[in-house]
Amino acid sequence: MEITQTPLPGVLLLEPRRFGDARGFFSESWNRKNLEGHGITLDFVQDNHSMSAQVGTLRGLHFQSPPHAQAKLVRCGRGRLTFDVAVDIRKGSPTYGHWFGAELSFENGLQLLIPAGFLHGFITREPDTEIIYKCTDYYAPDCDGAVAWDSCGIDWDFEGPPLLSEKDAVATALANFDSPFTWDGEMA
Ligand SMILES: Cc1cn([C@H]2C[C@H](O)[C@@H](COP(=O)(O)OP(=O)(O)O[C@H]3O[C@H](C)C(=O)[C@H](O)[C@H]3O)O2)c(=O)[nH]c1=O
Repeated sequence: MEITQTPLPGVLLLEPRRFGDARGFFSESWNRKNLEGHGITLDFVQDNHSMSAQVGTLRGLHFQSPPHAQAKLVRCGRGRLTFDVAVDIRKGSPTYGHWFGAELSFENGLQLLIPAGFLHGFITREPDTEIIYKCTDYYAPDCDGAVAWDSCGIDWDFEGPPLLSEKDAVATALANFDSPFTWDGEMA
């Protein structure tokens, strides 16, 4: 497992090893020991899987507020996400409002680790793109929140309007958003 730091402390890019042979490949998509060796312990309790049929489907920018904040480990099962994006929304964080995006695809097998206190969103670049991600807390609709996809200065590099859910089309702009997260002075 290759682990790469990103400009956002706590947001990591992971590359599990793929064992290729004449049949295809095998890969351990998650092994708790890989991150524990780096001092990171994550107790995932829920796996999510979504499929977006249309190119340019944009889901985000979402979070769950405390006490049900979620860290997420995101990968692309089929197709291509560019980008999968994390935005720091921890009040007092030196990187508050900063974003990082990575291309996640079936081809590259990359995974993005997004700590609690960050927004998550993505846009798809191929039809029928599937995203699979692990979460450290259960779905809590009352804690579900969204920030407008076009209010964080993210360069989505996409021509034309994305396909949005009704919820995402009316989400609050970051400038008007009162984050429920506070930076604790530590790495995420
Ligand atoms: C997130 C979630 C949703 N649902 C139900 C609620 C709705 O009836 C339906 C679709 O939910 P939503 O439109 O919020 O799905 P997405 O727009 O893909 O939202 C997700 O996309 C972004 C990128 C995320 O990181 C979050 O996990 C999540 O917010 O699934 C559940 O039953 N359990 C869940 O954990």
